[in-house]
Amino acid sequence: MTTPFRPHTLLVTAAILIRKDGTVLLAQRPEGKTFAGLWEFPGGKVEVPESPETALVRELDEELGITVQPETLEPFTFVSENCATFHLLMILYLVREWDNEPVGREGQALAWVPAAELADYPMPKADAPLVPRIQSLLG
Ligand SMILES: Nc1nc2c([nH]c(=O)n2[C@H]2C[C@H](O)[C@@H](COP(=O)(O)OP(=O)(O)OP(=O)(O)O)O2)c(=O)[nH]1
Ligand SMILES: [Mg+2]
Repeated sequence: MTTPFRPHTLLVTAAILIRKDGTVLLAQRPEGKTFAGLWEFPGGKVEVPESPETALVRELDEELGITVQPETLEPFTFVSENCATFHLLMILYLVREWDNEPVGREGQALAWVPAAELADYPMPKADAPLVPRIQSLLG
């Protein structure tokens, strides 16, 4: 008898960076990573022994070169999605304050996108429910 395949749950944190003009930051996943070429919210895996907030502050520095104070992270929502080889649990925070101008420190393209245009950017399937939620948040 074969054991049913049970993917492990991968805990990921990601940020919806909102600029004062109401645009939102998307990053294009680099070649060689899962979902390469698709647009995502910057962030990454929570590593032991990090908290989700500590992990997100670290990822935003590594990926974008920005500093964010953990207490300014605003919990927004989460997605829970089966991604074949793993089960993704991604928690999302709104981020409205940071220092520096974000740059793609891993060579990834960045785009500041008006909420109404988010659907024009192909994203991993887990992100689909986020688009209408962000649009209703930002009007
Ligand atoms: N950051 C982020 N990851 C997403 C999104 N949507 C989505 O399915 N994912 C998946 C892709 C990856 O399997 C996982 C996050 O991994 P990641 O590649 O960002 O992790 P990481 O920054 O720690 O990078 P690495 O250590 O693997 O190089 O979550 C999203 O909007 N943002
Ligand atoms: Mg990442």
